Amino acid sequence: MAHCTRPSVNTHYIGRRHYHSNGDPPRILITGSLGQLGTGLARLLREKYGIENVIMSDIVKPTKDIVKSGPYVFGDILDFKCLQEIVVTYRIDWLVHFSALLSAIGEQNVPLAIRVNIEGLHNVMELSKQYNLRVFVPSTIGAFGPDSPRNPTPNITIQRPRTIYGVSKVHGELLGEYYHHKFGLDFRCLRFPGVISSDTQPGGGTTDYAVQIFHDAIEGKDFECYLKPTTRLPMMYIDDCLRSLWEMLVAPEESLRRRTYNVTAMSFSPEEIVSAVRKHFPNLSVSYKPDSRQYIADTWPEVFDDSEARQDWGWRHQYNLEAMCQIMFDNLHRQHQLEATVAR
Ligand SMILES: NC(=O)C1=CN([C@@H]2O[C@H](COP(=O)(O)OP(=O)(O)OC[C@H]3O[C@@H](n4cnc5c(N)ncnc54)[C@H](O)[C@@H]3O)[C@@H](O)[C@H]2O)C=CC1
Ligand SMILES: CC(=O)[C@H](N)C(=O)O
Repeated sequence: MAHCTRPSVNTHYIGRRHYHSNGDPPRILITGSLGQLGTGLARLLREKYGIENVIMSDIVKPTKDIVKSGPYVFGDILDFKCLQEIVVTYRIDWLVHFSALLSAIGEQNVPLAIRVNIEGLHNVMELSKQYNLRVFVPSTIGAFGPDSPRNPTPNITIQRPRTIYGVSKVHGELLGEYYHHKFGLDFRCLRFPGVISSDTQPGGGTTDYAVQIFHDAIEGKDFECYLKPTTRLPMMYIDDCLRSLWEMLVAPEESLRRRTYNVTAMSFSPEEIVSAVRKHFPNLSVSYKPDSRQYIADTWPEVFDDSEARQDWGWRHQYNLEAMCQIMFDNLHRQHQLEATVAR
């Protein structure tokens, strides 16, 4: 695997300070865990803290493999009592709150996005305060808007997003910081760029095209892109995203000058990822048909400035565009071979 920078320095000082004083690891609940980020995070945290200490939850019926992999419970973010019961029954210490409607799908059902992204977050904040949980809530490049500087977009700047997704995420950042200052809640938040992964399909965002291109290339399909060829957005490979999340979760209090940090790995446009993919699949056929997602992308950052995360808690990405293409095709080839073997 090609690395474009040295690995994070953070692991040197993480230690076991975040374990209980009797040596027990933290017990962690993940909401919305059957989406694009949740299964990978559960895998990573279970490797670190043990299978039984990481509880996956969602409102979706799980596959057999998920059930076999460790604890999974029904958890509706809109039902406070249901969440309370999980936290008490499983003696939860940390909560990673993934449940959300993403940018494109949120615009299609604004009332539901308000319920899930805003009311759901209120439940999570109150619950975390009541049970003294450390809580991680992801934000996004979508928390910025057309009035923000787009290249680069610093950690602190104007935030006037034009999607309900972005509005709900700014609300989450501010509410979390308010609970931190007012009640001492251990709130931690990273603003992620578009995340690219091979094991789960993305959930209805503006950056999904950058995942779709890999599937179309490997399946020999034509790739139709809903953004213009030159639309540049910040992006990150999932391993970097999940590692940044874990590093933020365990960062010592004294290293955090802020509760909300930008993190990123690269920025590219559709025409640039097409060139990178064509190094593996030279015959990939591509057409461009911009739709409503173009309006969203036009208001988002082009290049994300994550220098504060790099400075304060040692954030370093490992995957650039080339390294990400390589690992995506390696993973997808492996999955296709496995599926072919099972089908035989
Ligand atoms: N995937 C990405 O590129 C990025 C994701 N993020 C954030 O990371 C988090 C996770 O993202 P993804 O996994 O990509 O999202 P996703 O859309 O793939 O998954 C969201 C999950 O939330 C669940 N959900 C919906 N309504 C629910 C309810 N009432 N109760 C409980 N769960 C419910 C869904 O069933 C789904 O499994 C989100 O908060 C998202 O905003 C931030 C930036 C980039
Ligand atoms: C960048 C995000 O938050 C997400 N992938 C989306 O496009 O909505």
